[in-house]
Amino acid sequence: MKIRVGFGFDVHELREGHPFVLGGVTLDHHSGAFGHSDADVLLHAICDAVLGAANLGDIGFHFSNKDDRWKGVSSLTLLKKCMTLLKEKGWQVGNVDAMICLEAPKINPHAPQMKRNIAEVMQLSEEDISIKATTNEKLGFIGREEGVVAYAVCLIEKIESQG
Ligand SMILES: Nc1ccn([C@@H]2O[C@H](COP(=O)(O)O)[C@@H](O)[C@H]2O)c(=O)n1
Ligand SMILES: C[C@@]1(CO)OP(=O)(O)OP(=O)(O)OC[C@H]1O
Repeated sequence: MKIRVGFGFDVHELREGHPFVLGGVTLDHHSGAFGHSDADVLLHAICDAVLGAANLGDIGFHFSNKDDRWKGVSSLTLLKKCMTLLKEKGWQVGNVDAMICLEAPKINPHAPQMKRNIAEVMQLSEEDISIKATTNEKLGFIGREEGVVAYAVCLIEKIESQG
């Protein structure tokens, strides 16, 4: 079976009093990620990993931050569209592994719901979605809680044609 890998990265600014959407979960926190969409940094990294694996460009190429259609959009919708593009090119996802770099709040209690959200949109088993987190040991812009970063890798498999 033909396989490929893709890599994604994203960063968003954290603003006081702003909603914080991560992995399709709204976190109860004093600050949140700011962007043109819902600024879900985890889903953006996964979108770029999916697109990159199939050499389909990047998230900004498909969903420009100058386009009002994507203003405030749920990134679950963007991920679903990335999955459609992937399938149209004859690929399916094997698994996703992601890392969130964030000083606070703790991600681990929310990881199961994030996995459920992502698995549903990607039509995968939750077992195929890994979400991990680390602080930045109070160093740099992440350490000062000015921003949040996510990285993701995605393995894709060529869909074998039948008959
Ligand atoms: N926002 C975060 C950051 C970390 N975690 C979990 O805590 C563990 C220890 O983090 P360190 O940065 O101190 O090494 C980490 O391995 C995660 O399990 C978290 O849930 N949310
Ligand atoms: C998602 C898009 C489009 O709404 O905007 P942002 O929410 O600002 O996020 P970014 O990670 O900068 O990716 C670019 C755009 O695709």
